[in-house]
Amino acid sequence: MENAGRHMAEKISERVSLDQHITIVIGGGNNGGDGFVIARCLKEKGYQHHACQLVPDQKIKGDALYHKQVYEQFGGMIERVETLDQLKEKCASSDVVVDAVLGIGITGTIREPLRRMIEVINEAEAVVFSVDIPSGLPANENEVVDMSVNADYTFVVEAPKQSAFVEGLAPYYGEWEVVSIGIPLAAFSDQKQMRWQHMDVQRTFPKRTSFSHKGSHGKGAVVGGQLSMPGSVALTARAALRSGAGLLTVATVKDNIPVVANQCVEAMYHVWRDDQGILIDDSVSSLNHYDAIAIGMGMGRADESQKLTLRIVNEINRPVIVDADGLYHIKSDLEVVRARLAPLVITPHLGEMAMLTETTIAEIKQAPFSITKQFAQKYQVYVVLKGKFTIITTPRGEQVVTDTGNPGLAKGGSGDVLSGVILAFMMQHNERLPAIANACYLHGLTADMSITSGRHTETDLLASDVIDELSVAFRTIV
Ligand SMILES: NC(=O)C1=CN([C@@H]2O[C@H](COP(=O)(O)OP(=O)(O)OC[C@H]3O[C@@H](n4cnc5c(N)ncnc54)[C@H](O)[C@@H]3O)[C@@H](O)[C@H]2O)[C@@H](O)CC1
Ligand SMILES: Nc1ncnc2c1ncn2[C@@H]1O[C@H](COP(=O)(O)OP(=O)(O)O)[C@@H](O)[C@H]1O
Ligand SMILES: [K+]
Repeated sequence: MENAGRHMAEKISERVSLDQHITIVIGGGNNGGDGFVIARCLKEKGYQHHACQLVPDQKIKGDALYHKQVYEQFGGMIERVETLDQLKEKCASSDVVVDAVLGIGITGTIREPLRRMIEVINEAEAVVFSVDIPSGLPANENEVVDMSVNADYTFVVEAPKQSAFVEGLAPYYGEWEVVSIGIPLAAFSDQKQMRWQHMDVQRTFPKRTSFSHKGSHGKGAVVGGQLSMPGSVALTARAALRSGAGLLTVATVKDNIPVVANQCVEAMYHVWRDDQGILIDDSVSSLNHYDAIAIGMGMGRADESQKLTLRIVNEINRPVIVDADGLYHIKSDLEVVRARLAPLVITPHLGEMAMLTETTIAEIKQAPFSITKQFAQKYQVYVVLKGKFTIITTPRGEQVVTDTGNPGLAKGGSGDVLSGVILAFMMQHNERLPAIANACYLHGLTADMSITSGRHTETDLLASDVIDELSVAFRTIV
């Protein structure tokens, strides 16, 4: 508690000047305990502040009571705030409110008077910093917001909670950052999530050796692109090449090859047999010569292509990435997926995940972690649930989140590019989770850097721009 509070006070002092007035609102549990430590540390730094206790004295116990007493011994004055008017007055005279009312220990609906006190905090004009979690917000997915502080900033203790990555709950955090107090992540319950960060990419990204040759970096294949959709395989192939694939073959229908080759001169081509522009079940075993295969992009949903997809999943003992229309095909026989022994990565967006799990998009948005975990474990696949927050789940149920990317990516083609990066990394990394997480992180980072650099806006950024800009993101890690 001392570490948590001290670090948070440090963070607050980086953002608040000494002439600004701070009110710390304190509740009855350990979250309130953090509040007493923060009050003491801010006093030590010379801030004008009020420490307002919103609950009766008998509610303050244990570590929180200890830190209350330390604050008082240090000359701190605690004001007992009982009425809404008292709280309104405090908030109105403050530039900053530090919200240490409720943390992750809440149960049931928020009781009075805290319920209305939270409303008062939300109505205040002061900037609100929440301690660990906005008071009242559930820590976990699959819960609804009863009453919550709407924070401007949140200092999350040690690791983010699931709610920081759930569409309906995340906005309450405002901007957030993790305050480390030196507890290993493993000590936390699964309410907390591992966010894949830049340092994780740097730690796991493979280095090329000077004696490496094209064979060392993987021989990949992209299978897809019916006659009416040549673009998607071109995007996947170009993204894979830009992401370091040693050799890359595009397997698509004959009439698409000049179009794709025009955009992707470094690739090789496999003329896939077609029936009126639709890929049909043929020469599947030739795919066993590749180190990894991506399938489904621009493939269309014809029965013949479905047969082909299921055969690849069934017969090819190399890592396979299934995206886009391929996901519709595997849904027709998920037992083939379950029976497969070699690694399979699926990359659904919310709609595709809803289709695969026979749920709705709304249900997935509410419980993205548990729904993907269930699916990944049941069918023994890697699931990349794409979106603003991308959740990557292994067949064993481990989960990491990447939160790079912006609405500039919310366009057709972005997913094809991501599949290409995943394909290339699967062939170059020794371990699969870092390969996939690095791909998702860098794909999003590329889009972010394209915007922040001013080269593109969220409006004009194209999937092909992301391919061209991958090098900017890669340069930050090599
Ligand atoms: N290892 C950790 O996870 C650490 C946690 N710390 C802090 O401890 C917090 C968790 O502390 P606690 O478990 O004591 O829980 P909280 O401080 O979140 O809440 C417990 C208090 O809230 C009241 N309460 C619960 N449900 C309520 C409801 N529905 N309506 C009104 N009041 C309600 C309880 O009566 C109790 O007084 C974290 O959020 C964090 O701020 C830090 O001190 C550092 C270490
Ligand atoms: N608002 C957003 N913020 C961050 N990333 C986003 C956003 N919208 C889309 N993306 C990313 O863009 C990609 C879109 O994939 P997908 O929906 O499959 O596109 P496509 O239709 O091109 O295949 C995913 O990697 C997703 O995470
Ligand atoms: K709080």
